[in-house]
Amino acid sequence: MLEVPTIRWAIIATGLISFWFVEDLVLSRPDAPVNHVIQAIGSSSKEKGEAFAAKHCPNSKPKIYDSYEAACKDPEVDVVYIGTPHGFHKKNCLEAIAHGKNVLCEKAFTLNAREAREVFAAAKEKGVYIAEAMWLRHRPLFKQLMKLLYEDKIIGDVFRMWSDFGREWDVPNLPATSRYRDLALGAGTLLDLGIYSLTWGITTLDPKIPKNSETPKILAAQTFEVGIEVATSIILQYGSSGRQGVITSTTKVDGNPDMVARIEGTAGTIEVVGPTTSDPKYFVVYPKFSTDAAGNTKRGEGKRYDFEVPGRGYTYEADATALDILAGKKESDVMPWSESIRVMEIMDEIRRQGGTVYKADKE
Ligand SMILES: NC(=O)C1=CN([C@@H]2O[C@H](COP(=O)(O)OP(=O)(O)OC[C@H]3O[C@@H](n4cnc5c(N)ncnc54)[C@H](OP(=O)(O)O)[C@@H]3O)[C@@H](O)[C@H]2O)C=CC1
Ligand SMILES: O=C1OC[C@@H](O)[C@H](O)[C@H]1O
Repeated sequence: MLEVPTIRWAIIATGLISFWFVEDLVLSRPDAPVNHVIQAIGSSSKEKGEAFAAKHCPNSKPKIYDSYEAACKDPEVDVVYIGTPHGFHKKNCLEAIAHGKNVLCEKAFTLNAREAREVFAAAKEKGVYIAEAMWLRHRPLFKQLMKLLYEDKIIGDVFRMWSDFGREWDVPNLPATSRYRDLALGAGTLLDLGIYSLTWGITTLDPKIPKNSETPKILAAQTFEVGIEVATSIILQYGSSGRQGVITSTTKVDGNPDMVARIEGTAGTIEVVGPTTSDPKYFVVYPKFSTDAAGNTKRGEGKRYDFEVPGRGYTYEADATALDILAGKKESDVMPWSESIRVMEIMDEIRRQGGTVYKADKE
């Protein structure tokens, strides 16, 4: 078997995403380019940390800490993964950076662009790696789609796209402490769900992502219940090409899994399919509609591109992060600092137009 390098992770928080991520890290993969070791777990309580390790990485022997800072201090940790709610990302990132640790932090990277800039400035000063865990951009499906759109021009000139992320959650009846209900934690659909539909928009409409991306004109509206945003609709318009995107997210209804995103071009259409907008499984490239002699519009046969992923699909961002760090890089080419800041700036503008205000916006 080929010798591969090892990277040692500290996992901060023991919620839903931390267990999804860790179960993928410890998957047995004969072709894995890196050996991922769960070195430490930091949680609000030692019992939670122990239960998490026993359930989600039973063959690992992590050190369990009852604080995030203690896990960040562990000298045997190479990289800290942050899986706390959005409202804590800035604080947790700064703490890890202060202890000289590399960081992979969940989306949304922070609550606003100002916080993101502060975190990247600290990482730059300390000379550590940091990246936003926007796993969608690391998926082979996404990379293949971008190649077909802009290298192969498989649907001609892209003109328009649409993407929605809907999950039916009864926000008004959730406990006030839930991250979906508490503004201090970043509640609202935009930072949690809309960030994915927005990602489909600002990538499929822009061939120059991520380094030379164009910031589109934005028109946005948001709807609120119990003071929390439960629906966001956005129109994106690109000045250089006139391309348009319609981006939506909501916690009022579940989205249609057959329609994660639809991208339209002068020579055809691509439809992306998956159980959620964050987790695409395949896409179909359709030729242009045709009209028969009777005047009926018909859709031609599509070509389907399937993508099997190991586990839940988090190995791609995990491997990329590890390889970047082992190569001495400070930023991800897939999700560079400038791109995380740009996404936060776009979401700041959407919230400015829509009316969501976080306390952090006033600091
Ligand atoms: N990439 C992806 O596919 C996904 C990403 N996410 C992102 O991951 C982050 C966390 O989401 P998720 O795992 O669903 O959240 P959960 O509520 O399931 O877990 C969050 C964890 O953070 C810790 N925490 C610390 N303070 C608080 C607090 N005041 N309230 C709640 N939790 C707290 C807790 O861990 P402990 O007690 O151990 O310290 C808790 O278990 C978010 O940024 C979200 O956007 C979420 C789902 C999927
Ligand atoms: O990132 C996410 O994807 C799946 C959703 O259910 C979750 O709320 C969100 O944080």
